[in-house]
Amino acid sequence: MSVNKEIKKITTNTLQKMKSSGEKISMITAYDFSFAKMFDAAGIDVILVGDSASNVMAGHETTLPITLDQMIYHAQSVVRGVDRCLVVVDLPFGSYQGNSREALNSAIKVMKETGGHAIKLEGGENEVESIKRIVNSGVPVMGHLGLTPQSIYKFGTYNVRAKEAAEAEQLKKDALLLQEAGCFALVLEKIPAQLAAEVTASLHIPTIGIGAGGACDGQVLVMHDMLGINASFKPRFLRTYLDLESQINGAVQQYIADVKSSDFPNEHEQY
Ligand SMILES: Nc1nc(=O)c2c([nH]1)NC[C@@H]1CN(c3ccc(C(=O)N[C@@H](CCC(=O)O)C(=O)O)cc3)CN21
Ligand SMILES: CC(C)C(=O)C(=O)O
Ligand SMILES: [Mg+2]
Repeated sequence: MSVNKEIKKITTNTLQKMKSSGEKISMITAYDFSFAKMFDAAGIDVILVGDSASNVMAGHETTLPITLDQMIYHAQSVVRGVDRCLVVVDLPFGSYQGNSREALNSAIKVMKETGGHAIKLEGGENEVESIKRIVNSGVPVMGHLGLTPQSIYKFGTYNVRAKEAAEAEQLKKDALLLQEAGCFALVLEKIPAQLAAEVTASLHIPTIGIGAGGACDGQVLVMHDMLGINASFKPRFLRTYLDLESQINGAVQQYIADVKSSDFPNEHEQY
């Protein structure tokens, strides 16, 4: 934690003001102290401790296996690296869908044990009661509509969502319900840009898109994807800003060669 009182911390109110003034919101995932510290220093607005940790940290096929305690471990590490960003923590599969009491307990556990600033959960209409209860307890909630990876086995694919009119209408309704329930922002994942634009215009809370086009009030990407650590993941919505996988491969190959050839360590690198 910083003792520098000059640092302007990002709050849910800041995000609301950014929507009003038209300043786009930048969000990225992080799962550990070191990366969170770099993203905070670079000026990112929001860090999401995503349940994508299940994929990129633990190597699972889906987000379903990660537990609440594992999410809490990642979130604790991220919060230690942050001075200024808003930290949002995903509630994992199975920690909130049972009933609103379970959802509230999970949200409170995250807030008590991590020092994070908000939670995110997936779903529309079905989650309204839980969201109201969590918001009423004083915990800010971010919603998540469209491609909701915790429901992958219900849908069977990671294809674009809400392409059909009926599904699009339901998503628009869900977005309004989540806003009414008290969400401070919504993630819109992998839906047509036109639909995301309509939803964004219909809400007074900000939308954060991933594969949802440029009209959203902000954008989010998984850190490994945008840094090029995850070269086999190439959905159309992804822009990569580094080719870290090949750079790390080169660095580690050079290290191996230096060890094998006894080039490392040299006389300046010993005592
Ligand atoms: N590394 C990573 N990045 C993510 O964006 C991410 C995760 N993990 N884990 C949780 C969810 C899952 N997400 C996903 C998963 C797949 C696609 C996707 O577009 N997949 C295919 C196309 C669809 C298909 O053919 O099934 C692709 O083109 O890669 C998008 C978002 C988003 N989240
Ligand atoms: C892709 C983002 C929105 C997410 O929920 C995650 O990383 O878990
Ligand atoms: Mg997630």
